[in-house]
Amino acid sequence: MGIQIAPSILTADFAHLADEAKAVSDAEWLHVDVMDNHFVPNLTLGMPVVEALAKAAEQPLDCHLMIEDPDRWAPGYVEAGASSVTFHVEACRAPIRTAREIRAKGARAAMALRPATPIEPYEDMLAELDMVLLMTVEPGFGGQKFLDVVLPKIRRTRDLVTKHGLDIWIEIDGGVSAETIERCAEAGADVFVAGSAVYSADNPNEMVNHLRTLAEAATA
Ligand SMILES: O=C(CO)[C@H](O)[C@H](O)COP(=O)(O)O
Repeated sequence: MGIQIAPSILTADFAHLADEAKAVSDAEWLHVDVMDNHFVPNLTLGMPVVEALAKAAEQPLDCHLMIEDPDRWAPGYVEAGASSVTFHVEACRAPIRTAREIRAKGARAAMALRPATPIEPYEDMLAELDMVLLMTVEPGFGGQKFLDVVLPKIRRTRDLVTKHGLDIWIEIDGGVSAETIERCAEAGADVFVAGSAVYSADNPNEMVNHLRTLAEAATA
């Protein structure tokens, strides 16, 4: 499936989101962090912004819902134009039903795990998903330090995906940079969300390509 780089607009300029999407035109996906100030202590954006960005951006939108009650809201984000919708398993009452609803509406369904949430209890439902997102910081804010402690879980998730012969992405989110991406790729991740590393670079597109090159070399 190949390495995918997904710049997070969390650290972009919210007053110029269309331009910020263009600034990372070489990226495969655009990562959109939806926060409700309940599941995480931060508030960002919701469906109307996703709908506008889906029209303005060329990249598919990878929507990460850091919200309570994703069961209720996730399908609406597909209707708003998201190509993938990620719900947090810690907040989701019916993850299998929610994943099926996302897929039925035509988007990729993904399940996110906070750093301390184990993957093993969800082994039997991996086949219901297109992607697993493993947080490598506590969700809520950009610019945090990468948590090395999650690396063994990335390896175990890759082992489970291989064991079941599944074709699903493993996405890493939080503290991804030129210093950390190779470790994640070696452990088995193939989708990389990077916010501050990309948007604080002098040339965001160059950083996108640099990150991809590092990840590809680490898995060659
Ligand atoms: O989900 C997130 C925070 O909850 C962000 O996507 C993530 O932290 C990206 O930002 P950075 O690359 O700066 O860590």
